[in-house]
Amino acid sequence: MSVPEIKIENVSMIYEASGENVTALQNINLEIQQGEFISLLGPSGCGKTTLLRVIGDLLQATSGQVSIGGKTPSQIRKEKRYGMVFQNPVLYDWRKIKDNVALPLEMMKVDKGERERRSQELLALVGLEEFQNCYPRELSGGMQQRVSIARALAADPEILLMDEPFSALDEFSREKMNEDILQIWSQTKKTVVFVTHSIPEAAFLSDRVCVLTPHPGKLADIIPVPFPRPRSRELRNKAEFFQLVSSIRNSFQEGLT
Ligand SMILES: Nc1ncnc2c1ncn2[C@@H]1O[C@H](COP(=O)(O)OP(=O)(O)OP(=O)(O)O)[C@@H](O)[C@H]1O
Repeated sequence: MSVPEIKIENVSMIYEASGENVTALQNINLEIQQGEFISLLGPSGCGKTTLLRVIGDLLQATSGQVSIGGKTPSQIRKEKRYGMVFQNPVLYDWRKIKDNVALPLEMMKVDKGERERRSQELLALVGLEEFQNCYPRELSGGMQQRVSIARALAADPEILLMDEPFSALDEFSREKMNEDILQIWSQTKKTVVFVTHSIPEAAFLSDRVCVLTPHPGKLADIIPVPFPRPRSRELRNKAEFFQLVSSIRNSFQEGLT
């Protein structure tokens, strides 16, 4: 059996807001394998972002622990082994696309030639090579999100943490991005933790879907996705896809009762 890359043990997170305690996560246990594509799925407020942030060392859990190949999230972050993509692309308007992508390399003091080479390679990977000299405002929302994916990959991290990266996109762009992210993933072989509240998106992308239910945020179920890879858009029209979507939906209802 392979060794899990990310090990989440008894993680709980309690926020204090206006004098009240909010249990955002309660005793979460989860192991994520190297190279796995895993989704954290659930309705608003079930703790998906909190869990992603705990994994990525942006938040300290109230109790429990996360280890990544035996190291703490803080060590992994210092070693720049996380790439992060958020709901909004957060690009610098005054920097060209290629310079936005190269930013993490600039911070790592990688020399200019190497930065340009890597930035071009990544822009080709996300299908934006010809836009490298454009500014963010000249790109659509979907294209901007591609830039932020390229930037997240710049330092060649092992783990990609994605927080509802496509939820601001229209349905057509979102489906296209779903297909493209699978292709990028198969080429780069990253471990992906992907937050979403879309059941079809989680079913289409993932190896396993982690169903979270709110108040308190609990891991209600972990559902393996049996569809072979590579997956293409035709999968979405298949009876077995509808069946899986419906069984994931039912697991929510069971988790909520
Ligand atoms: N900084 C904070 N202070 C207090 N409570 C918080 C804080 N951040 C999150 N919470 C609460 O913790 C719970 C989980 O929030 P979280 O953002 O992790 O959920 P989510 O599933 O990602 O939601 P969404 O899909 O809306 O982004 C919610 O009840 C939220 O109100």
